[in-house]
This record gives sequence, structure tokens and C-alpha cells, in this order.
Amino acid sequence: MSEPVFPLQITQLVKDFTTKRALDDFNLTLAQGEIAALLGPNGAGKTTLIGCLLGFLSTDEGSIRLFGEDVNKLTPHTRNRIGFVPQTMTGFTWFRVGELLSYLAEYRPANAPQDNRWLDWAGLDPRARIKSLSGGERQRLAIVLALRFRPDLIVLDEPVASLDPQARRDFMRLLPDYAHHHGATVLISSHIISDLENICDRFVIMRRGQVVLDVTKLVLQGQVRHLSAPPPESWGVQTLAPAEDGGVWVSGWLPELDNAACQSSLSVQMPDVENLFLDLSR
Ligand SMILES: Nc1ncnc2c1ncn2[C@@H]1O[C@H](COP(=O)(O)OP(=O)(O)OP(=O)(O)O)[C@@H](O)[C@H]1O
Repeated sequence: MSEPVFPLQITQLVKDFTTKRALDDFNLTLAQGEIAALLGPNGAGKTTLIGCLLGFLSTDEGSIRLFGEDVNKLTPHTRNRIGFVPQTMTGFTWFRVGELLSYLAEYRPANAPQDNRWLDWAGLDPRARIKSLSGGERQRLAIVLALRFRPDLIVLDEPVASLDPQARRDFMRLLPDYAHHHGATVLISSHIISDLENICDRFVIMRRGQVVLDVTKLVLQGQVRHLSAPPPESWGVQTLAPAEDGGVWVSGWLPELDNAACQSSLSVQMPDVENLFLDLSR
């Protein structure tokens, strides 16, 4: 039987800068249609990871495969299946918005499918010069450029930091709609965890270049709990991290865990991603 082909498969990745190991045995595989949050404190390695998986940065060990192809040997077809939204858009400043859209469209096949909802959402004046756009308007343009040609794998590095609240909210509604509609896979990094909690079905938390927790929303809701104090060993649950409030994060099989907590003096709470993230990041 042939191996499944994943949109993204990162295996034992190592990335060293001169004085720093930024990624250390990093592993991540995304299946088609998954919307995954990439979370980590400043310096955790998120941008480095994204740079490596898009082929912008060289790697030292391990492998990165996109739709089954080595990231450094992507065919043009596969390259066209990937959309990348950077933290800030640079370059192309001499173009007008409409000129840049037309110019970049020439690099696509004439019949390439498009999704115009992003242009509608961005609301940009095609006659505006890119150098005169505000930071948020440039970011809208970056999103249009990355998503207009219906990518199957979307990688977003802090895409909403410069968007106003309405644009950010609308974008965070459109993105999962788009992904579900087209079966696209999404990897999104952001420090605004409440946004990600709503739209993501998987949470990958990294620290110091490594994955410290990789959990689906289903497992998070079904098996991860915050306890007010460490549980007895006999419960057989795994301790994930101590919590700042003196409690502890555990993972175990429910309802056994909830039943056990009911019969003891421990209080048990459903997880919220932000607190779990903060405690795992310490
Ligand atoms: N070109 C570079 N040379 C040396 N060290 C680097 C370089 N780029 C990044 N680093 C280091 O690698 C580590 C990971 O950086 P990275 O930018 O990937 O973190 P991040 O998780 O994206 O952080 P942030 O949330 O602040 O954007 C940091 O310690 C950073 O100082």
C-alpha cells in the first residue's frame, strides 16, 4: 500500500543559526483540511519554522515535504498550491494595487481558479499606489495575494496584528469558511490566542524550538483538564505542566478523570487554550 501524501510533513527538523539552535528535532504532520494553530512565546522558533517550511531558510537536519515533495525541489504545480501570508508585506512599492494583481496573475495558468471573496473583503482601491497604503491595507493586500488563487496549503505568520478589529474579525470568519469549502490545510501563527481558539481544530505549542504540546481540539476538550492540585498517582493521568495558580494541567481518559475529581476535594476545570499555553510556555 502506498504511503499517504500529507500537505505538510516535517520530520526531525534542526535549524542552527551561528550561536543559536532555533529548531531542535521539530516534528509536525498536517492532514488535508486541518486548521492548526502554531503557538509559542517570543523567540520560540515560529518564524524560523515557517521560513524553513517555505524554503526561504536552509535547514541543518531533518526533512520537510509539501504534498510529498522535498521543499527544496518543489514542482511549479506544487508551489502554486501554497499560499503564504507574511507578518508584513514588503516590496512592490512602485506598483498600483490593480497593476500588481494583474502582474502576478500572469504567472498563473489562464484558467487558474480564483476566489474573489478576498478582494471583496480587502476593499482596496485598485488605483492606489502600494507605497501609499497604510500598514493594515498592505496586510490586506498580502492576504489577497496569498489566497486569491485558492491555495491548498496556507501558511500565515502573524497575519492579523495590523488589521483593525472589524477586518480581523471578518478575516477570522472567512478563513475557516474558505478552508472548509476548498478542503485547504492551514497553519497559522498568532499571539492572539482567542482568535485561534475559535477557528483551529489543532493546537501546536512550541518552546525553544521544540513541540511541547500537539493536541487536537477534540482531545483538548475531552482529555485535558486543569486540576486545583496534583492528582493522586492512582488516577493514572499524565501531568502536562504545573499551572501558575498552584494547580496542575493533566491529560487523561474521561469521564474517569471527572468522576475521580468529583469524589475528591479537587476542583476540575475545562481547559482554555490561553492559560494552558501560558503555563506550558514558562
Ligand atoms: N538570523 C538569525 N540569526 C541568529 N539567530 C536568529 C536569527 N533568526 C532568529 N534567530 C533566533 O532564533 C530564535 C527563534 O526566532 P524566531 O524569530 O523564529 O521566533 P518566533 O517564535 O517567531 O518569535 P516572535 O514571536 O517574537 O516572532 C530566537 O532566539 C532568535 O533570536
